[in-house]
Amino acid sequence: MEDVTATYYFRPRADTTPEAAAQAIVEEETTGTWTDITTTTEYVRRLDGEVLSLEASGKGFVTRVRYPAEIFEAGNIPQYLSVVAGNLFGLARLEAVRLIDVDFPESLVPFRGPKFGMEGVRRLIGTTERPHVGTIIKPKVGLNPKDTAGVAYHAAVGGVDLIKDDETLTDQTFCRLDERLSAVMERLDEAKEQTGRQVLYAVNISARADEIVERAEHAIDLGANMVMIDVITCGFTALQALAEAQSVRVPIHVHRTMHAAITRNPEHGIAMRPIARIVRMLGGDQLHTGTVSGKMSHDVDELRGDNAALTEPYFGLKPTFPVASGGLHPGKVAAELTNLGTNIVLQAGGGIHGHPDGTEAGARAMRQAVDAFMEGVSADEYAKDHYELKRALERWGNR
Ligand SMILES: O=C(O)[C@@](O)(COP(=O)(O)O)[C@H](O)[C@H](O)COP(=O)(O)O
Ligand SMILES: [Mg+2]
Repeated sequence: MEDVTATYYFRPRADTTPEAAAQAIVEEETTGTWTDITTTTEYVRRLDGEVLSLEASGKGFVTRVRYPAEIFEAGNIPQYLSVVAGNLFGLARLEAVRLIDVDFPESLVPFRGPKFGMEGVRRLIGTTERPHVGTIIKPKVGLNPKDTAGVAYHAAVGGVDLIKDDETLTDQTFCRLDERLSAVMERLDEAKEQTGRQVLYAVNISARADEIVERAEHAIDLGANMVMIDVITCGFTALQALAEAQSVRVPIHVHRTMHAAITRNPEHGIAMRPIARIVRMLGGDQLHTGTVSGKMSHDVDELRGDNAALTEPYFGLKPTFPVASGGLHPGKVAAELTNLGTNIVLQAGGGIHGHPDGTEAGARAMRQAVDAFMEGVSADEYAKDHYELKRALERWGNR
C-alpha cells in the first residue's frame, strides 16, 4: 500500500539540528513523543514515519516525510489533518513550520469529489472556454432582501455568470435567507427572460455542521441553483456532508474566509495547496484561491500551483473551478488571465458595484474586459468603442 508524503518548510530552534527537527516532526505525528517510552512494541515500529529528504531553503529547510498509510483512517479528513497538520505546529524545537503540500495515495482518496466541477458549472452557464465573471453583492451586509435582489438583477442583466452572498451574510434579521433567496431568484428569472442567459446565485448557507445540509435542502426547495459555504469557519466535513448529500443537487461555491490566519505566513501554518486538494476531494465545485493583482496578499507561483491542484488529473475527480477574487476590476482582468489562464472565475464586488454608472455598467465592463482578452485586444483599445469599459478604466486605471 502506497504511503502518504508531506512536505514541510521549517526553521529549527538554535539548539536543534535540522535533522533532529525533521525527525521530531515525524515522531510527533506517528508513534513518538519527547522521550523514549517503555510501552512500545516491535509490531508498532511499522507505523513509524520517515524523513525522506531534507534540504536548505531560504532561512530554513524543506523536508519531505513519509507517513505509513496504515496510520490514516480512510475517508476521515479530520483524522488525516491531525497527522499531517497536527501537534507539529506547536513543537518548541521548531521556530516555525509550514505544511506546503501533501500527497495522499489513491487508497486514502475514497471521496467522490465535485458533483459538477468546472465542466459541470460551465454546462449550466453554457460556456466552454471563456472565464466566468462573478460578483459579490455589496455592501457585504445591510441591504434588505428587496434591494439585494435589485442589485442581483442589474448584475445579471449586465452580464455576470455568478452572483454570490458575501461571506458574512447568512440569515441575519435584516436580510432573512428565505426572503432574500426568493426575491433574488425572482429577479434572476426576470433577467433571464430579457437576456436568455442562466445566472447562478450562490446563497450562503454557512451554519452549524449538524444543520448545514438541512439549510441547503431548504434553500434548494426555495429555488436555489447554487449554495455557498465558508469552509474554514464551518469545517471541512461540513462541505463533505453537503457534497455527499444526494439531496444537494446544485453546485457548491467554497469561500475560504479565515484562511489567511493559517495560510498567509510563508514560514508558519498551512499553505493553500493542501486546503485546495482537500476541498476538491470533498466536493467543492468552485474555490477561492486568490489573485495576482488584487487587494489580498498573494504569491503568484504558489497560486498557479494551487489552481493546478484543483484542475490537474487527480484520481478521476472532477476539476474544481478556481475563483480569483478580491480587489478586482476590469483594468485587472488581463493581468489575471495572462497569469492564471481562462479556466477561472473572475469575481468582483467593488469592481462592479463601484462602477461610476452603477452595477449593470460595472458588469458590462467586466465582460467587455474579458471579451477584449479573448479577442487578443488590449483593454485600452477595446475601450475605444465599449463605453462601460472606458468608464471603468478612467475610474480605476488599467492595472
Ligand atoms: O469581501 C471581499 O473582500 C470579497 O467579497 C471580495 O470583494 P471585492 O471584490 O469588493 O474586493 C471576497 O470575500 C474576497 O475575495 C475573499 O478573498 P479571497 O478570494 O482571497 O479568499
Ligand atoms: Mg467577501
